[in-house]
Amino acid sequence: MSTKVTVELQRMAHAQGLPLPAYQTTEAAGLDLMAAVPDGEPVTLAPGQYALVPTGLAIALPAGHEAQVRPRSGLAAKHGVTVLNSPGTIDADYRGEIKVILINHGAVPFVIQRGERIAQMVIAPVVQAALVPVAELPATDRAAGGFGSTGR
Ligand SMILES: O=c1ccn([C@H]2C[C@H](O)[C@@H](COP(=O)(O)OP(=O)(O)OP(=O)(O)O)O2)c(=O)[nH]1
Repeated sequence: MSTKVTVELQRMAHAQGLPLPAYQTTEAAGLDLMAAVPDGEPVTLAPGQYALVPTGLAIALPAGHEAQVRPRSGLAAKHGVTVLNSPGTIDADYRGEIKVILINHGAVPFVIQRGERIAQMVIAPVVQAALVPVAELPATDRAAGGFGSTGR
């Protein structure tokens, strides 16, 4: 069973009336995020266009956690619509509105209505690094091999 952390959530005025983000199945990893665009004023993404879409939500994550804003595969597979900066990072000390940078890679305009589920948010633990500058790094078999060095 997945572990649960408590996340305080504030719904801004323009999110009133929208359902709370919810896990769609028992073991779903992501909470669906909904577009808090004005009713009757959908946002249209022309092919190749991107926009910052409001969710009307702000959260307080427990220290040591982040929220990742990820695409919904259905929107990607059916419409070519995805999250431009995926995964977007919501820091634990961020108190502003969560926004989703959506891009339309599809061939036709994509219309975002109020309440449309546009992305999903995954809560994850964070490890911060204590950086230690050194003259040389420990040797490995791989060394600097990368970017296809093992073949296709
Ligand atoms: O898809 C995203 C990505 C970020 N944010 C918010 C939460 C995050 O904590 C803050 C800063 O994000 P990030 O660090 O990615 O942006 P930046 O361009 O480095 O801005 P900053 O200088 O404010 O950190 O913006 C979103 O609402 N949606």
